[in-house]
Amino acid sequence: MSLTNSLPARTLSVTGLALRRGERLLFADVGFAVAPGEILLLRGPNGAGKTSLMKCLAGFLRPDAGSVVFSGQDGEERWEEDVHFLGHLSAVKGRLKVAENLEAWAALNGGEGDVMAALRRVGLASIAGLDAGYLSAGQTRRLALARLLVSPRPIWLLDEPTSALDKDGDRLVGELIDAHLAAGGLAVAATHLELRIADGTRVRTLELGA
Ligand SMILES: Nc1ncnc2c1ncn2[C@@H]1O[C@H](COP(=O)(O)OP(=O)(O)OP(=O)(O)O)[C@@H](O)[C@H]1O
Repeated sequence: MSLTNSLPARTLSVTGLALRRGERLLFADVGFAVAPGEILLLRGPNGAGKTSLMKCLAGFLRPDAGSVVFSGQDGEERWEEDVHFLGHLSAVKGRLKVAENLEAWAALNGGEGDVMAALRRVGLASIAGLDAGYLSAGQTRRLALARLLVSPRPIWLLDEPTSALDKDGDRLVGELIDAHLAAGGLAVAATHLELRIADGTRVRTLELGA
């Protein structure tokens, strides 16, 4: 089941990207393009700069050189409203119930999706009324994934999306990405593991060095 509707077409173009952190030049002259329906897999050893590059794409870090352009918006549309960034930290509010977390997220992000349907999709419906602070690491990750469903956006930036997940969770991430790409979205995923996405998916790979 896909909860996403047809998404507006966006293209991500990155040229000449360079980032220094402290004394170290993490990467330079990074360039790629990702079209609707495509996923870019970002690979590289620990410390290579994958998270830093994802943060540049999300606009949280300013690169030392180069540009990140999301094209395809109409006029006044703000690109931030097109992007979901799923980072290492799941930003779950422990004192809110599981469903309340998602409702709050949807309200903040203009989501029109069905909170309970999203919780069912990620396997958390039976604990919708539990304080989110009691969730396990994998359940917390599933709650973070549910956000992708309650406010559909064409660009997904996923940093280690399968971290802490069990085998079913791995499969879930693959299925969510498949549905997102099939709806015309694009994705960039930093991952050490093979994502369980459908055969025939248009995949690009970028390897960052240590
Ligand atoms: N604010 C900072 N100041 C200095 N160095 C930093 C800063 N933030 C990150 N770094 C360094 O930048 C490098 C790249 O970190 P980053 O988190 O992007 O790597 P990564 O490829 O995502 O690694 P991992 O696979 O372990 O998640 C690391 O060596 C890290 O110590």
